[in-house]
Amino acid sequence: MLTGPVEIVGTGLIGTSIALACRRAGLEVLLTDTAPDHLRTATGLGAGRARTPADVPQLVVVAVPPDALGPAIVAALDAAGPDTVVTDVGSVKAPPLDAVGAHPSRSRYVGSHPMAGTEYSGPLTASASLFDGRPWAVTPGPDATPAATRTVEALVRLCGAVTVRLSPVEHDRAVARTSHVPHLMASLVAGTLAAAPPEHLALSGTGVRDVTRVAGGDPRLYSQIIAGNAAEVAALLTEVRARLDLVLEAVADDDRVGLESLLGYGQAGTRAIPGKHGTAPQAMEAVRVAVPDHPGELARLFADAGDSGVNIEDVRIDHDPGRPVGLVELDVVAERAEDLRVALESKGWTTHR
Ligand SMILES: NC(=O)c1ccc[n+]([C@@H]2O[C@H](COP(=O)([O-])OP(=O)(O)OC[C@H]3O[C@@H](n4cnc5c(N)ncnc54)[C@H](O)[C@@H]3O)[C@@H](O)[C@H]2O)c1
Ligand SMILES: O=C(O)C(=O)C[C@]1(C(=O)O)C=C[C@@H](O)C=C1
Repeated sequence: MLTGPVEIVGTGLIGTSIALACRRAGLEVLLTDTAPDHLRTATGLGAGRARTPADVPQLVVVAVPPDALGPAIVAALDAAGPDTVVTDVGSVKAPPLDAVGAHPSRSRYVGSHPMAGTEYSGPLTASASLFDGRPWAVTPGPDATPAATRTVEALVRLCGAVTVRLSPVEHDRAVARTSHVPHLMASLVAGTLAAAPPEHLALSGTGVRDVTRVAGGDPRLYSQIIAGNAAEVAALLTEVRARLDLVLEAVADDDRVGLESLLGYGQAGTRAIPGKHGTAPQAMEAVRVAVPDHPGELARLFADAGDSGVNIEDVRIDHDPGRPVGLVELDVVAERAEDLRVALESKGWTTHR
């Protein structure tokens, strides 16, 4: 059971979000950061108070950049009380376990990794609800005690996330596929836009935004993440390169059958991604609604959508160039999309079919 205090080392996006989720649950939170302005900001947001040497946390969560994780975890194990559990939230799990090595308190260290984040950094972008319904890997090493693992899993539940238990090695193989290579692909595509003529960029719709969003993340952070998982990332990139060569050949040869097969393989990949809360994948459909650019209109749309009883899984907002309206896309389970359209139209909204 998690009763606190919980110490957060690194009050950036992830650390402060965990701190806010712990405060929301009424736990005492102690904060540490090498950047005094981050510590001040996190404290000001109500994420907790600065740790003092007399404090003895029940759980320490290390949320510093990947290259700083090893020493910070070891320092937390050295400084903690005899029963304090230490976890970290780093995006790669084998290197921090290696850093703990043969530490005499290694049985109290259990690595973890929330599969939630944004392309922003720092405490000001934190949110207590960042982890709601998201997977959170828990990766005990061979010497971790079951009690330490249970404490970390209690943190995952408290943050509203869903535990996925994996070995550190299997985790790193998995995130090369679900996070690191997708990030690199997004960066390559986004890079073609960096020096593009403005008249090309004027044609940016939701498609290019969907494909490139994560590339907005801090290059210093992602270069550390990718370097920490180099072997797994390189193996998958080699597969992708082989497919890219096939795409080039199919395009050059006007090979429609080959192209269709490559695109179909990609479509199958999108369908393999599980739904929220780790449920089986469900076909989604976007309901497109024109929303006047006036204050209060979005709130009215969400209220009307709520009255329809159809659950909204995701939302995107785009602007209709040259018109004072926004285009809002509400992602819902495909079989309920028509119900939502009819309900919204009955309240005077214009939907795009
Ligand atoms: N950004 C994401 O989407 C995401 C998601 C899941 C996990 N992670 C992992 O979480 C960790 C933190 O990422 P973030 O996005 O919150 O970064 P961030 O830059 O927002 O925050 C990192 C914080 O750590 C502090 N810090 C740096 N070195 C420190 C040290 N030695 N001791 C104490 N504080 C120190 C920094 O001042 C900063 O406040 C990383 O290891 C990252 O791989 C990130
Ligand atoms: O949604 C985002 O913006 C993220 O970048 C989140 C994301 C991911 O790839 O899913 C990024 C890196 C982290 O290690 C975990 C989560």
